[in-house]
Parts: sequence; structure tokens; C-alpha cells
Amino acid sequence: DTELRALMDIKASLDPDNKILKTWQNDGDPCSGSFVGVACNEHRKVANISLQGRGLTGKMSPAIGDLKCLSGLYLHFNSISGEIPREVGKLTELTDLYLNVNNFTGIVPPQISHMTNLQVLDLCCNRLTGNIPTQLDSLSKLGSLSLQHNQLNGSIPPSLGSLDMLKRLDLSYNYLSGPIPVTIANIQTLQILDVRNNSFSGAIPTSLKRLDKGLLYGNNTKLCGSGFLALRACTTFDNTNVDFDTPRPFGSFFKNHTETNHDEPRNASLQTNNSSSTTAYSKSTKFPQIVVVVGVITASVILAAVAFLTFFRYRRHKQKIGTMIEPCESRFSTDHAVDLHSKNASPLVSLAYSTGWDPLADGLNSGDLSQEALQNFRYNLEEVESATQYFSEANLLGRGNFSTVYKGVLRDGSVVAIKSISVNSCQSEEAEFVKGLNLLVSLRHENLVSLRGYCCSRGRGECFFIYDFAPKGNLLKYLDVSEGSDHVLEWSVRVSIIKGIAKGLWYLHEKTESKPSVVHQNISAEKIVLDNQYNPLILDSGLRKILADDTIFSALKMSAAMGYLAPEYITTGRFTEKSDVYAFGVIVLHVISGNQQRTSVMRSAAEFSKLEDFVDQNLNGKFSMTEAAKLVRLGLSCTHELPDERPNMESVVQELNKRNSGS
Ligand SMILES: Nc1ncnc2c1ncn2[C@@H]1O[C@H](COP(=O)(O)OP(=O)(O)OP(=O)(O)O)[C@@H](O)[C@H]1O
Repeated sequence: DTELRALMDIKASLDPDNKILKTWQNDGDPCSGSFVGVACNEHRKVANISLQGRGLTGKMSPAIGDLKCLSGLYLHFNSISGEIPREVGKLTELTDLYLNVNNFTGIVPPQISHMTNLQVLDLCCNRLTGNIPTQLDSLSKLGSLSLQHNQLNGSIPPSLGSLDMLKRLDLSYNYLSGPIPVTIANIQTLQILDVRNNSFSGAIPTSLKRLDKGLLYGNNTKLCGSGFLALRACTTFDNTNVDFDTPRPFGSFFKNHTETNHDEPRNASLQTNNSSSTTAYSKSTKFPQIVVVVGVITASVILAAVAFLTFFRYRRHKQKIGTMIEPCESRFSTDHAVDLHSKNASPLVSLAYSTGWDPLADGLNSGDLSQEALQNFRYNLEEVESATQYFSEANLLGRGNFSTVYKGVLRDGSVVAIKSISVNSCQSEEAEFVKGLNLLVSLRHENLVSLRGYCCSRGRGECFFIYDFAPKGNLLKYLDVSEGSDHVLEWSVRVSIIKGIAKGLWYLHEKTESKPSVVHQNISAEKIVLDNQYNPLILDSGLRKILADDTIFSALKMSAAMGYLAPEYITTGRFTEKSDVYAFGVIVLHVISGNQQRTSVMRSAAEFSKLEDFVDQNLNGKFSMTEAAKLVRLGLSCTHELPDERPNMESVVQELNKRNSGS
């Protein structure tokens, strides 16, 4: 009841005109599947709210804090205004908070720091003001912090350097100032740091060079550093002119002492956090100042110890309370959403069946859709069951985010791969689902794995897609292999694999009379399988058209984790052909180098190391230098940070063919 009350409160505030959340009814059951965008965990607690891009115009209610088991809150791409309620801090189970691209005003509530399970915090593209809360350092699981395109001021809290799982920090397009703390540069996991269009000053930490293209600092006129393209070298003036106007602990004290002489360059100390600045400055000042500094440090240490003890006691107290309240042990993130959905009556399942949708039924009543084509592709469940020996684990090829793949043998003896997708993960609208099916069966190309048919089982709540089996397995199997292994691909095979993938993708992107332009959205080495002749076949083409938004979203998270997700997705939330081109570029670099390192690392190796060092050592020099150089260039241009700078697949194929005639 508390949750229902909270949801009704949230609805009244988010959708005051009751246009979008009509299905949220006072007398309804949020876990029955009838509340649009709401999913529950197995304890029938609200675990996920996905209302992205729904045109919401209201405000966010403090009642959100009453949904204690919420693990994903997706409200991005709406027009929500007002402040972010501090009560969000009560959502200690939350892993994903997406409030980006709205009209939020006010500050970033420091209470967010209580959400200790948070992995993604995206507040980009709002009108938030004030400082970045120093307390965010307690979000120890945070992987991505996006605060760009707001009106934040003040400096970057050096304490954020303790976020040791942070991969992406985007602070661009704000009014931030002060130095870039060296503590941030020391985060080992950091891959992308975007501080563009702010007023940062002083020397940029040299160690940030390792981020290569992942470091973006343009339009910070007071920033300096040596060895950074487009940054001027630091001068003594820079060193003494670090922006002390920004609120920093001890800032005002040191401001009076910037004119003192120093024997050594202060770049290093100025890049550091405040305590090391303290050391640098105290070196050259007179005795009384040393006394003050020592006093200040001692006081800070005592204060820190007291704070630590208080915090420790508070945590213990909280843990005790935690064990007394209802269990929230069923962690629910979008990655696990499918799992939990299938244990439950998920919204999608009930929506599907309450409207009488049965994909197995004859006479699918979906207007202009070509029923005949679909009927020709239908298999019955019995054939699927016998092909996979009743889905025996022995036939399991892979189990992913939203699907399970089995190897099978049909009655005619042909070997197939059967992908099972829970109906929960599919589009809940019958017409949309059938439209997706029509697309799936219409896609035919020598570099796409061929779909033989499908079968949806009402009893099992699953749909099965039957594909030709590709005997040489997926491309991943041929990366990171040791010397002398059977899986070391010859150079000519690598080149033809790259060409084949390019042709398959071009086919997908091309709009013709018989098919629309299709963006794959999930290209990776795992989604490329090889037939007996090592021809590459792309898996899952068009699949996203039958999948529910949440399912696609969780697949994107995986793709991001593996380095295939184009950077612009993070800010625009849109996937275009150019995002597929990016993932293709990553694969090109993987195939040439023979390994799958982090994209940024691989790109800088491709750019800066000698070609013979970048190309897979397992080839023992047996490759064409000119061909390799051109392919590396292609891989680099396809993975360009800016989508407009990437070629389209048509020109990629043309380029590769030119190479063909030349070699
Ligand atoms: N047609 C096929 N021929 C041979 N192997 C295949 C085929 N389809 C899938 N596989 C194998 O099964 C593995 C799993 O497939 P896939 O990645 O499509 O599904 P998944 O692991 O369930 O992931 P996802 O959640 O992304 O669907 C592939 O990496 C591949 O090795």
C-alpha cells in the first residue's frame, strides 16, 4: 500500500494532466503489469521505473524515496522540471539513475551520496546549479558520472578521486573552475574525462595523457600543460595564478601568499589536491605560516578521525536498522531485469496475454502485415524441443542478457542455432512485434546469419528463432589466443572477415524497396560467427525491432562495458548507423591486433606504436604492410569520437574493395 500510495503521488506530480500514466490506477496492482513502465521484483516490490522519452512535463515527487527496492529509475528525455528531491537519497538499492535531458533546476542533492549501490548517475542536460557535492565520493560503485550541460560552478572535489570504479566522468559545458585534481587523474579505471567548455585553470595532470582521445579539455582558456595538443605550456604566471577565487578549503589563506618566490616549478603541486598544495606553498613561506599550516593539518586530521568514527557508528546503526526492515535482497538492475521478469508475472507478459496476444494463433490480425511470409517461417514447438533435446544444457551455446542459444539438429538433419527469447523481453504490442518479425524474415544477405524460422510458445512464454548454425564459432574465439594455437587466423582470412562484416553492415544500413535501413545496435566480436569457410555472419540483425525498450537498453549497457558503444550515445541517447560504424571500427582493430583491449588503449596503440608492433605477433610478420596500414587507418577513422567524422558503411566497403584490386 505504501508503494501504491507513493506511485499515485509520483503520478500526480509527474503527469498532472493524467495523459501519460493513465494506467496507474488507485485501485490497481503495480505488479500486475498494468502500470506502464513499472516492473516489480519477486517480492512484489517496485524495482524498475522506465518512463524515458514519454513526454512527462511535471515534477518529481519526494514520494519516490518510498520505493525502497527501486534499482533502476529511467526518467530521461522528458521535460520534468523543479528540483531533484533530496528523498532520492533513500533509494539505497538504486543502481541506475537517469534524469538526463529534462528541465531540472536547483542543486545536485548531496543526499545522492547515500545511494551506495549507484553505478550510473546521469544528470546531463538539465539546468542544475551549485557545486558538485564533495560527498559523491561515497558512491564507491559508480562507473559513470554525467553532469555535462548544466550550470554547475565551483571546483571538482578532489575527493572524487576515491571513486575507484569510475570509467566516465563528464563535466563538460558547465561553469566549473579551479584545477583538475591529480586525484582524478589517478583513478585507474578512468577512460573518459570530458571537461570541455568550463573555466578550469592551472596545469592539467600529465598522467591524464594515458586517456588519449578519452581526454577532452577544449575551451578552458586558463588550462595549460606540456605535451597536450592544443594546450599552451604552463608559465610561472599560470603556476601562481591558479584560480583561488573558487571555493576550496584553505583557498583564502593561500591567496595571500601567491606572490612568494619558489625555488622549483610548482606545476606538480598545483595539480594535486589541496593537501599537497599545502605542502608546496608552505615550503617557501616563513615560520609563522608553517605553524599555521601545521596547525591546520593537525586540526584536519583530528576532524577527519572524528568524522570517520561518527560515520562508522552511523553505518553500524543503519545496518542494524536495515536487518529489521523488509528484505530487499533481490537486487534488480536492468542487467538482471529479464531474469526477474521471468520469475514473475511481468508487465509485458500480462499485457501480451491480457490483450489476447498469442503469436502462435492463426490469423494474426495485424492489418497490412504479410501473413503468408510469416506462416512459411513458422515452426512448431515440438520440432524445436526435439532439435535441442528438450533444451538440454549439453546443447547450450550461450546465455546472454535476454536470450539463451542452443545448438540443435532438425529432422532433416540440418544443424541449427536456436535462440530463445522470453516473451517478457519482447515488444508488448502485437502489431509492433509482428512488424519486427516481418523485418527479421525479410533480411537476407550472405553476411547475415540466415533465419530459417521462428516459433512462439504461449505455454513456455518464449519465442524461438531458428538460424543456420555457423560451425567455426564466434570471432571472440579467435582473439587473445596464444601463439601456435589453431585459432590464429591467417592475414588473408582476417582481411576477408573485415570485408564480409562491412558488406553485411552496409546491407543492413541501406534502405531499399524491399527493406528499411536497419541499425544493428549490438555489433561486437560475439555477434560475428564464422561458417565453414570462415565467412563472417552477423547475428541478431533486426532483432531489436521485436525487443522491448528495456531489453535493448540492457544490451546497450553490455555493449558499453565491452567498449563497443559509440561515445555519442551517452550524450544523445540515440543510436545511428554511425554508432554501428564505431563498433565495426573496434572490431577492425581487434582483428588486426588479435586482441580485444580497451578501445582507448587500442586506439592509442594503433596511432602511436609501430605497425609491426600493433599487428598480431602471432602472425610472425606474415602480413601485408600496406594492407595493414590502410586497415588500421580505417579502424581509427571508424572509431572517431565524432560520428560525422566516421565514414559510412558504403564508403568503407568501397575503400576495402579498392584495396582488394590493389593487392
Ligand atoms: N547461428 C549460430 N551459429 C553458431 N553459433 C552461434 C549462432 N548463434 C549464436 N551462436 C553462439 O552462441 C553464442 C551466444 O549467442 P548470442 O550472443 O547471440 O546470444 P546470447 O549469449 O544469449 O546473448 P544476447 O543476450 O546478446 O542475445 C554466440 O556467441 C555464438 O558463439
